[in-house]
Amino acid sequence: MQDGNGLDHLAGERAMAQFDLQAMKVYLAGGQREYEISTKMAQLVANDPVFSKEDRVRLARKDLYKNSLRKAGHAWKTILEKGLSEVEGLKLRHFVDEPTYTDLHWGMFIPAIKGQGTEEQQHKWLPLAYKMAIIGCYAQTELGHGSNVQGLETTATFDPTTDEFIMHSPTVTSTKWWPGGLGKASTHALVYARLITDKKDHGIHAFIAPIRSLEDHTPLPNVTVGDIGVKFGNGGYNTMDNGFLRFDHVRIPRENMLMRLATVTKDGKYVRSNKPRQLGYGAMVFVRQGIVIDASIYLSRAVTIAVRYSAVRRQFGNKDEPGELQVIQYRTQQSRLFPLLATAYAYRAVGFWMKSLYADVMKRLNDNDFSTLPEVHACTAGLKSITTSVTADGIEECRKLCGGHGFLCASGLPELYAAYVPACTYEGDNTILLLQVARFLLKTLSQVSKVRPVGTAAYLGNIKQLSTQNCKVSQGHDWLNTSVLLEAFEARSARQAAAVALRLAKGSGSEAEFQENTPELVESARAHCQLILVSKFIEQLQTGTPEGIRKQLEVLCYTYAFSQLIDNAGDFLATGYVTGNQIALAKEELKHMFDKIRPNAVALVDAFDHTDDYLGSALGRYDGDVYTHLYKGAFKESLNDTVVVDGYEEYLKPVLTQNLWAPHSKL
Ligand SMILES: CCCCCCCC/C=C\CCCCCCCCCCCCC/C=C/C(=O)SCCNC(=O)CCNC(=O)[C@H](O)C(C)(C)COP(=O)(O)OP(=O)(O)OC[C@H]1O[C@@H](n2cnc3c(N)ncnc32)[C@H](O)[C@@H]1OP(=O)(O)O
Ligand SMILES: Cc1cc2nc3c(=O)[nH]c(=O)nc-3n(C[C@H](O)[C@H](O)[C@H](O)COP(=O)(O)OP(=O)(O)OC[C@H]3O[C@@H](n4cnc5c(N)ncnc54)[C@H](O)[C@@H]3O)c2cc1C
Repeated sequence: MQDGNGLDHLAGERAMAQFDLQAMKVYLAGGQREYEISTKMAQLVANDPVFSKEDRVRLARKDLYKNSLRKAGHAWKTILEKGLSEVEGLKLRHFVDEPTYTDLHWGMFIPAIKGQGTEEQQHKWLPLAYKMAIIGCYAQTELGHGSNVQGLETTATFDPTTDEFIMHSPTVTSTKWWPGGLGKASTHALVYARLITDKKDHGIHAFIAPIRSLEDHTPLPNVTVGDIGVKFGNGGYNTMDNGFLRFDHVRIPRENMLMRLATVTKDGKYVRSNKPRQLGYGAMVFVRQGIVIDASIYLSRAVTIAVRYSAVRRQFGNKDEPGELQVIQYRTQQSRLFPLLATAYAYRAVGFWMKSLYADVMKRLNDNDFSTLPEVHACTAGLKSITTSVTADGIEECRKLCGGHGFLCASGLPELYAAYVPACTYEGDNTILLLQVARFLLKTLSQVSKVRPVGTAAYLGNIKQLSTQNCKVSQGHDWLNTSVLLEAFEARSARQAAAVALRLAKGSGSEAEFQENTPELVESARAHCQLILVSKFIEQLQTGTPEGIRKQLEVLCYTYAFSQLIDNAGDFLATGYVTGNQIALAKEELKHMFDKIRPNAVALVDAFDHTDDYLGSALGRYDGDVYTHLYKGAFKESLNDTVVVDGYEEYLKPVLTQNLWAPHSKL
């Protein structure tokens, strides 16, 4: 079958690129070694039929889940047989590309034991977990409480007569609800419960509770456990067994309480360590930092599909050019698509920085230096919130950018969205997390005269200057200066934070007043996070990006910053730092950036190096042969298994032949 569009268009697109594609691929992978591992693992997964993603959206839940178990088991076997390193294993998981119980085992159960277990406890549990002789999940959220961790109701009551904790779910709302891997796969749960000794409630602590037999996988006595049900979308997050769990006075040994932060002695004495209790939230900080780079990956997948398709798709034309125009030529398409492309690059840069931030705080914590913990918490919480919200919306925007075909599962976009959108809720609801950032900003501002803010909050030390000086841009190209841009984001954020802080300071300090101001607090937290994103993208650019890609990265960086400035023009204007005319000048500069991106757009998404197997999209294929594959794909639809549809005899034929409604019809 002939395809009149695809192949030629993408070849022509690629020929226009003005940068070193290979260098960009290596940059985006995080280095040469990472690039090589990534390429090797992508091929390994694509060439192994067990990992096929074909038909995922058509499978019934039971089959989907069983297939996911098969893939996870096969992945683990492959890792062991090939002796893959941890980095290779992680990449393999990445390309298998479906949420499954191993994510929670490796991503939360193990990190929580590392962070909260004593050395002795780590020696006991980690070897079992590393060889997957036990499978663990992270059972924090309950039916009644998720965000409010202090409100959890599950109890762990110490019984000194037997040296055990009695795990109990006293109410319906205390049922553990949501933990991934809990529903069907886990043998153990890391349970967050209220510790009670001698009738005294010491608040939330972590316990390792065996929940299924290691012999036959049946639930242990007095444990009720299962899957919570089908979730949003076909495929998507339904490969995961999010579960429920109830305990009816289940006894576990005293040693199963993770005791690095607090201890219960044999005689029932509760002893707190001098470490901050927030270390109990460490597993969440770990996952939140990783979510930023994941956001870049998910967004880059959607953008790859939308950019390639926009270069293939033609609609209308104009009298100046022969034939129809590629839809990527339309300014409106560019103004919706290119900022998302730039955002995917921005999140990659910031994700790299987050890794180093996390490594730094872990080193400090090991040396009992807790000084940067509040800032790291604010960064991870805030950036998790912003990047997941923007990415989820961005995937949906890319679907719309692909017109009608974007709505087909064959585009890969509906499933991508369904798999991604819960990221706005898990690991902390995005609004709750922004409120955490706002509290951090308020605290920083309240101490600014005594304690000089550091790290991402350092600019608040210049609050006086940022509150009084206004933007000096008078011509479009004045904006092409990273210091000018940075100052604009700093001034806007500082002014928004100061305004709400001042309003609160003038009040009585009541919780009601705080609540009244939460919309402004959330806006100021968002402004602070947008500043971090812009500043870290700029910082990455300035620290040794290879010559062959620097110019393109600069263009993407300006595109990102200008689009943020324009999307939030209301806030910038309201602070009084910029004028309407300055915003208009930035708009013009943004259009110039679009012109610079346009010839490079396809190569810029090629640089993400997503294989066709990983993208799983007829629209985003590397060869651009969209229409042939959409057409061929229709023949895989189960409704087309027979030429005459099942149900014809019972339901269609009577309608067609008996003329059931005719006697009553007035037509
Ligand atoms: C395919 C097969 C492959 C097989 C291959 C196998 C091998 C391969 C190898 C590996 C593969 C796997 C790799 C894994 C990848 C990893 C991916 C992981 C996937 C994740 C999937 C996600 C699943 C989802 C999980 C969850 O959702 S878990 C539950 C999350 N819950 C929340 O986030 C709850 C949100 N609520 C809170 O965080 C808190 O309750 C609160 C809102 C912060 C309020 O807490 P509270 O105690 O009431 O505090 P406050 O009084 O407000 O604040 C006190 C104080 O503490 C500070 N604070 C708060 N939080 C923190 C923190 N986290 N850190 C530090 N500090 C914190 C806060 O600022 C206050 O400070 P001040 O007192 O100074 O003001
Ligand atoms: C796919 C998925 C996987 C998950 N995996 C796990 C897991 O493995 N382990 C685990 O323990 N949990 C898991 N969770 C649970 C998840 O962490 C919680 O759902 C999340 O923390 C949000 O809590 P919530 O459901 O209680 O939302 P709620 O807090 O009830 O939020 C409902 C609404 O109320 C608003 N709201 C709540 N409190 C406030 C406030 N103080 N101020 C302003 N607005 C407020 C929120 O912004 C939101 O709009 C998972 C959830 C999902 C969807």
